Amino acid sequence: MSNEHQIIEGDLFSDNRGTLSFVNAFSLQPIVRFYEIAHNDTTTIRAWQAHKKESKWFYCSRGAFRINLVKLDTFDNPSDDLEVFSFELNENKPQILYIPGGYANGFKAITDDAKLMVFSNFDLETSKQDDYRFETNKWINKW
Ligand SMILES: Cc1cn([C@H]2C[C@H](O)[C@@H](COP(=O)(O)OP(=O)(O)O[C@H]3O[C@@H](C)C(=O)[C@@H](O)[C@H]3O)O2)c(=O)[nH]c1=O
Repeated sequence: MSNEHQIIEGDLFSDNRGTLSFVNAFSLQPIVRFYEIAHNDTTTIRAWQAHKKESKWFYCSRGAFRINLVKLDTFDNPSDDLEVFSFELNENKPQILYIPGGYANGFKAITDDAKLMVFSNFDLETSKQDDYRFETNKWINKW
């Protein structure tokens, strides 16, 4: 798997029955766990969580989320002036955001009732041993 983040493009198909969202190029082969995150409002910010080894794949199944990524130079006191990569994931534009190990990620809902599906290649226990946190206002002081 690549050590660079990547957007995997999907698409929508609509007809008189309704709409089908898909991301054909997303392989579930490495996935061992998934969970879904919903925020109580559009002000809640989950940031920053980072993993050295664990990869994550984010998919917005309802509404929209703002996702910010930083590729860390080190996990021990990372530099403050690292580049922030920013993405909007939106149910109306199916995409998967691939985040390999070595990145910090943070996000917030930008619509009410938004839902973010998270796929992981680590089980929960292994993930807990690879879980690093940084202050919310590091790298971004206005979300
Ligand atoms: C993520 C997750 C949590 N849980 C449970 C464990 C715990 O009792 C409760 C809250 O989990 P956490 O304390 O890990 O939740 P949280 O502190 O929000 O941490 C999570 O934030 C998201 C953004 C991540 O990226 C995850 O890797 C994890 O760091 O939910 C599961 O059972 N399975 C899961 O896959």
